[in-house]
Amino acid sequence: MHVSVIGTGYVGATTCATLASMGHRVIGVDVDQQKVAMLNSGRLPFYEEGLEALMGSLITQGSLTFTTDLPKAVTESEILFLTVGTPSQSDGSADLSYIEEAVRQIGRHLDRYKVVVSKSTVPVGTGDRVRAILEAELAKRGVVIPFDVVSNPEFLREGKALHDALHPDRVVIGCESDKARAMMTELYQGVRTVMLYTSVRDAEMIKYASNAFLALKISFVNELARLCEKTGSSISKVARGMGLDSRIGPQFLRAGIGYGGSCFPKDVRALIHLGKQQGVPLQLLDAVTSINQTQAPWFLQKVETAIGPFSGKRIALLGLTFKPGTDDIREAPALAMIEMLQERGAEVSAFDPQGMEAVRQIHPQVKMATDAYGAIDGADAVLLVTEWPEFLDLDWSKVRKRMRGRWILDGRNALDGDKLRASGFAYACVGERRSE
Ligand SMILES: NC(=O)C1=CN([C@@H]2O[C@H](COP(=O)(O)OP(=O)(O)OC[C@H]3O[C@@H](n4cnc5c(N)ncnc54)[C@H](O)[C@@H]3O)[C@@H](O)[C@H]2O)C=CC1
Ligand SMILES: O=C(O)[C@H]1O[C@H](OP(=O)(O)OP(=O)(O)OC[C@H]2O[C@@H](n3ccc(=O)[nH]c3=O)[C@H](O)[C@@H]2O)[C@H](O)[C@@H](O)[C@@H]1O
Repeated sequence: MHVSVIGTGYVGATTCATLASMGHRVIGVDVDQQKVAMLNSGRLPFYEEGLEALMGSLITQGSLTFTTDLPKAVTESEILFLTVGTPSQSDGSADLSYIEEAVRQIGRHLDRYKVVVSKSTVPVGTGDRVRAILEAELAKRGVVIPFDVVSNPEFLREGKALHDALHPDRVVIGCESDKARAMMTELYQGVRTVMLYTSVRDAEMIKYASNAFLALKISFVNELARLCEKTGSSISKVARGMGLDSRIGPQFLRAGIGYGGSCFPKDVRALIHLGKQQGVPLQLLDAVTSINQTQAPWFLQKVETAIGPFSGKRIALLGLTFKPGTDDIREAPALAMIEMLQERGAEVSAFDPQGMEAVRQIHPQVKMATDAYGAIDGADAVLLVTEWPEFLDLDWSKVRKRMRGRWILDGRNALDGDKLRASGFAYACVGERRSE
């Protein structure tokens, strides 16, 4: 089938590559000329394992191209995906201006029946708004052209984008016309998974509900971790015991310094805003947010209790991105931690395999090292902020020699505490009373 994907960020670029690899002819459209030039030369503007190689081969085969020419892309496609950003506004609501602008553009150039699909995460009711904008644009042109609006939310995780897009747990298609349903079914026929057909409003809500529930699981274990430290229990063992119950499941129960990224924080805020708008306050999600916002400060308090006042201390951060496998630092807990450490007089050094360039723009005072050992040099304490695999396997005797102090504080419960203690370190993680 002939498909255009409007917006070539994380989701758009991944959607382009996965649809083209299923045999469709795909045009990726973006307003950013530099991004389009880069993509056309086979290079990704962000880091995502495996994606650049796949994209390169699809471009060479001719099944994938990128352009800024939206009118041409509209004319040449049967299905138009919207994958533009929907960032938070100051009141927490989703900013739909990128969606609206892209839809207006589509309306100006629609020439025959097409399906307009939102893959961006958008509040319930946006499908109706998309329909209204298209109708208004067609009315301005004085033409009647049929179209359908579909909601097909994306559930991929950064760092595992390609795998998740090629092997999704489910494909949700919110649509209210047989023709659009048949086209979406044909589009996804290469994917072996559950196809869930719903109304547009159900699909829009499924996306927010899924992200909010995952965020809730994380805040639940993080709050419980704080209690475990008082009761002498270990949150990792408690989470393991809980997760063995198939009704609970083991995933997203890893305690740490809180969730970050471009989606959980913003989507929870947008759902809370929608609740307020509808007169249904979502109290549970208010608590999820407040636990998350206080988790990194709570962890730093623990660090200060261990090593004494931060003033004049050298703190090394291992990891800056909101999770391993990505260069994305949007709402990464590291950013708030750097701010708090610097405010309290600490000198911060850091190393991250992918995130240093972006953090340097925001926090130029952080001393960025060329490797983990460089960041650790002379440190009073080392904080594991992002559990990149290379940090789990450091030469700890080398680390011990290069540090000034002996504290390792594991913000991701990812290191082997017993091994570190045996190597002469003082070690503390999240949700365990025992330290040193
Ligand atoms: N990043 C992720 O892991 C996931 C994101 N989502 C959702 O997908 C949507 C997109 O997210 P990202 O890919 O992270 O965003 P992004 O910010 O990485 O990319 C958005 C792209 O859209 C382009 N754009 C903006 N207006 C445009 C227009 N009128 N025409 C053409 N291009 C335009 C921008 O230049 C940018 O390249 C959001 O709603 C997000 O919540 C959903 C699942 C996963
Ligand atoms: O809508 C989105 O954008 C995406 O948001 C998340 O994906 P992502 O943000 O890429 O990453 P996750 O792996 O979900 O991690 C999010 C944050 O939660 C944290 N986390 C995750 C799991 C856990 O047990 N504990 C925990 O603290 C991670 O460190 C990270 O900061 C969802 O997992 C995807 O399904 C969804 O499509």
